[in-house]
Amino acid sequence: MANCDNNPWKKNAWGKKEGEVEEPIVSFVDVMSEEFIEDMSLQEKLEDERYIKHIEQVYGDSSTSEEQLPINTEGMTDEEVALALQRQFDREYDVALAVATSSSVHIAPDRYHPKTLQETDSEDEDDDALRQAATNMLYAKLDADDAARLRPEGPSTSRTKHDTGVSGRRNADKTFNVSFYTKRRDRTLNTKILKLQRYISSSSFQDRNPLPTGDMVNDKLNNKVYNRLMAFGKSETKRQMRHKDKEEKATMETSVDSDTRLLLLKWINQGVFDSVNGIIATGKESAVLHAQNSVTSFAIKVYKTTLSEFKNRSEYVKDDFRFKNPRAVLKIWAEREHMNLSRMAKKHLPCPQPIEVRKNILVMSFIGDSGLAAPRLKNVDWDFFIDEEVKEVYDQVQAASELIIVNKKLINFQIMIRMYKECDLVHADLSEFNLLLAPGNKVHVIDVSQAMDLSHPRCLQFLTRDIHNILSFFNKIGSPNLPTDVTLFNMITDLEMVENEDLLVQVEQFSEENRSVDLRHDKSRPADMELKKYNEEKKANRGVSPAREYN
Ligand SMILES: Nc1ncnc2c1ncn2[C@@H]1O[C@H](COP(=O)(O)OP(=O)(O)OP(=O)(O)O)[C@@H](O)[C@H]1O
Repeated sequence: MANCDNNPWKKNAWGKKEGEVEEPIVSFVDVMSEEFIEDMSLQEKLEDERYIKHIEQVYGDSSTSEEQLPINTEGMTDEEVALALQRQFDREYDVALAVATSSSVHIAPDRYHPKTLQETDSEDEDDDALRQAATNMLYAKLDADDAARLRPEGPSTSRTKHDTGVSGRRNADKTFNVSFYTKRRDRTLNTKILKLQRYISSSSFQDRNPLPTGDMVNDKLNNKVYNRLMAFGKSETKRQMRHKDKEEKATMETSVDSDTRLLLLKWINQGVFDSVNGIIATGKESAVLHAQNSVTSFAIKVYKTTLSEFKNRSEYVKDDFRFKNPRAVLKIWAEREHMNLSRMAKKHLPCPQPIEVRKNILVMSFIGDSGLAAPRLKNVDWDFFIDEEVKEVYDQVQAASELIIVNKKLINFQIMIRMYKECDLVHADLSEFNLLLAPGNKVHVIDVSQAMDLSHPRCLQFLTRDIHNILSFFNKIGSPNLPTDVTLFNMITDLEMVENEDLLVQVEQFSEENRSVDLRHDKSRPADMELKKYNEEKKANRGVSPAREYN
């Protein structure tokens, strides 16, 4: 320690300054008096000035900056040095306080605050490298070398993956700079995320999503925004896939889906037909294609696989336990039409011959000539027909006008009557749209998918509607001597409805009073019977190409 004999602040072993005179005892009244306080303040001030003078003598001018202050510790105890520094601090604090109170700006001189090593958000040269390294380490499981790159050179700066700056940039990287990210992730990460990235980088996503605007280097995305973006990306991917799936699966107006094409190819390979030539017609529920082999032609009915077209069909199937699941219904319509055609073909009714059915596709014989489909009664130009011809056409639909020989059996072509009496079926959608006029003016009935068994509780109501459709059409085209609806109804059903009374009212009443009456001869459950017949037919045809049977 330096010589400090002249130092007036030197203390003795009892903690008192040498030569210091003990303070006189002061009464409480004196302590509380104003003169005493003023006196004390004066003394403190004098003492301070004395101290400052002493310091200036020993250390020079106190206004010297901290860096330039000659720390001459000679002659001072540690405590004195500390005290000197304390006073220096107090003075500067007073100055700071004076400035702070005179202005609205608060000054916090940073030399009094410990410097933190935490990174601010300011961009520096190392930012890109740091961002890339952080991303690499977090998502590509960096090796030790990469980890070293995480820290820029300089003072020990530590960052974690939770650092907002790092994670923000990482998020932006993942969202915008996909190519880099994908490359890194290829090695390790799960396919789900990869799919998402591929989707994001795909043009389809970019078309719909305003975000992938290129490599937005140095931008940040906070976690909340990033997570929402990713969730959106995922749901968008799913939506896209669903949409694509639907488009792929749905049978469109003018085309067939891939499943149908595959099945058609299979049938060509099996020799059912040689080629599929194109679309004959597109209906509300189906597209009908033309196919042929060297001997004959076929009509291929491809049911649409979208539900919307089938919504109006619920009235036909709501009482049938087989059709509870609407999706299943789509497949069943083709099978149902095949069953009904089988029933009718067995009785030699004039209808397409059923040939093959699979999923939503039905193959049947083609009604027409030289690849030209027979026109629907609706589309025939009846002006070219004389009355007898029109009458003859009508009779085919309803009455016994013509007998022809099929397989050495006498067959008469009364579609409505024989459908009911011999096949136990009511067409339920009979009209000029579902009757084709084949060469030789032979009427054929088509579109029997909704035709119902006589056990259906509302079959008589549907029959009444069919009768009205047919009579009003032939009435319109001038067919002579048409029966009344009641007459035709009684002819078909052998029931005895009263003439000159509303047929539908009578039918409703009859149905109400005879709920338990089964109009069919076979009293077994209709669905069971259909299935039984269908299975018998399949069994009979097993091993034989159905096409051969009908050729
Ligand atoms: N076996 C066939 N031979 C020739 N043409 C046919 C045959 N089957 C159907 N067509 C033609 O295809 C069209 C549509 O057939 P169909 O009526 O069975 O389908 P749909 O979808 O039920 O039509 P819609 O309910 O709109 O009348 C018919 O109007 C007919 O022109």
